[in-house]
Amino acid sequence: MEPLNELCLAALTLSIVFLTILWYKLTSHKEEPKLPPGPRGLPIVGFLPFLRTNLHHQLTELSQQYGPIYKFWLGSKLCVVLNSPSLAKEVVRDQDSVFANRDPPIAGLVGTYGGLDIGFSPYGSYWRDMRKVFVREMLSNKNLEACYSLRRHEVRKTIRNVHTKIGNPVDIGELAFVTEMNVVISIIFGSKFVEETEKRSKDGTEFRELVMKYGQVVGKPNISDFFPMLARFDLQGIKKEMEALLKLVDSILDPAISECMKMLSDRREGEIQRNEKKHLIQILLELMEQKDIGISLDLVKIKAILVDIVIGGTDTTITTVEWVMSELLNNPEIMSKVQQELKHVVGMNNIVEESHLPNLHYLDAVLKETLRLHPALPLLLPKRPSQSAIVGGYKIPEGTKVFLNVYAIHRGPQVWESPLEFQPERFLSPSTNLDYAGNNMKYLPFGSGRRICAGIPLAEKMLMFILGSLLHSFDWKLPEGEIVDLSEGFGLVLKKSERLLVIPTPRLPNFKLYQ
Ligand code: HEM
Repeated sequence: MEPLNELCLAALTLSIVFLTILWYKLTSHKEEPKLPPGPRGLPIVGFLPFLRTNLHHQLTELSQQYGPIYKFWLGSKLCVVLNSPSLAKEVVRDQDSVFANRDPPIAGLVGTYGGLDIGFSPYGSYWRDMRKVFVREMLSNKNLEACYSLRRHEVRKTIRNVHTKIGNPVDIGELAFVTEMNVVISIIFGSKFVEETEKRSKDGTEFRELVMKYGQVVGKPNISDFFPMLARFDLQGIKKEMEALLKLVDSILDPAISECMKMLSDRREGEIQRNEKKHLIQILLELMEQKDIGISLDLVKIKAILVDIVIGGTDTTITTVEWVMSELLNNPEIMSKVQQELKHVVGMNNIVEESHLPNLHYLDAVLKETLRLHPALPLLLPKRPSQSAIVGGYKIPEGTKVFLNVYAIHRGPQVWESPLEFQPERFLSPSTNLDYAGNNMKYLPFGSGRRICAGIPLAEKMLMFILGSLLHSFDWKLPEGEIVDLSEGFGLVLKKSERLLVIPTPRLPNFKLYQ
């Protein structure tokens, strides 16, 4: 071949290669997934000025306009909201390891000693170790069984207390709070500590206010989270507010932990070994001393775990008790069915024990239906993908704040029949897998995947035990002329906006059952 022809052939080949690459680039660029659609917002601040206090309501309304997946900007933060079971599956099943990361607000980080707890720590070996300690060492079946007497003691105390208020309005939230908090404190520190706390703050209001405030501050939209360069100014004072709350938390936890450490070191070896029922703090302090188990615990990490139980676990549980009681008062025929079941399973000459709980199927369905309509964390805890991902055909860049809108899924007309009606029966069919394990994407009150709630065994036991006991021991009615208020308040946890005040009357014939 002549050199000129060779040159032409080479040029032609090069041109073809170049054009092919160009064509590929152009067409493949066209196919690259886009960000989801969504409301426009304003320059710089994005959707921030349009945020309403009831975020889950607003995000559910937006899904009706923009579809099951949409985005908006809050300052420089891209947020994506997922509103359907199939999108939930993509995130918590198909790509769970990418979405198991959290996107904690600054207040959440401050309130957990820099994200050292389980709920806000990033997905990785630290979180895995802490969760293992929590689930296997602290809330194991064996441990929960071992501290039944503590739960029973506190629930019986509550029943006695209500019995002194017969005929007068009782604040259900306060009642549930005192019971749950005392249980939690006694399983962590022992019942002696509960007695001391009760002496200090007779009605528990000091604690209750702290827990409520903590939830509110973590849930408040914070400019610092959306404009990181403004974070050091703490314009709304939210960081400062949380630092003050954490000081209060410390003032409760520090002396309690010191006392336990002293008690443990004072005890003789043999006594510790003989004592099978260990308080949670003892388990944690012993793990801290064992250097060879591959988990390095220290006192701050221990406090961070306790914050998850004392603050995270309490607020969710008491709010759920309030919602169950509100729904039952609103649906007297369902209340009557629950009480019939209790009469049949427990008997009118008996009090509720935890051994009865597995047979209270209707009460269980009522609880599940309440958590469907009023999930304690309606947007779960927001996720943040550790790498760029595709969901529903759209691009979700690394670092996006992802809300899984369980509130919208639980109330979706495409997902549930008559979604706004309170119908516990839908949970009675054994063919559905509508439990708390997060396997059925249409029902996720405790989340799903690796970051599913770590406290389900305790939460379920406590909810069923408190509710069963209150509903078996008493009849409940609203004060004259009152109606049940089902409106929702503001905060991380989905609260009732109004307190629920109800009047108890004894239901059991034998006075001794209230002693
Ligand atoms: C009605 C009661 C409760 C409800 C509805 C509830 C719900 C939830 C939800 C929705 C999450 C986030 C899951 C996700 O993002 O996928 C969560 C996380 C968590 N919950 Fe609960 N919870 C309750 C009670 C409790 C209790 C009593 C405890 C402690 C004893 C607890 C400890 C935790 C912890 C440690 C996490 C973080 C898990 C992680 O990030 O790995 N919860 N909870």
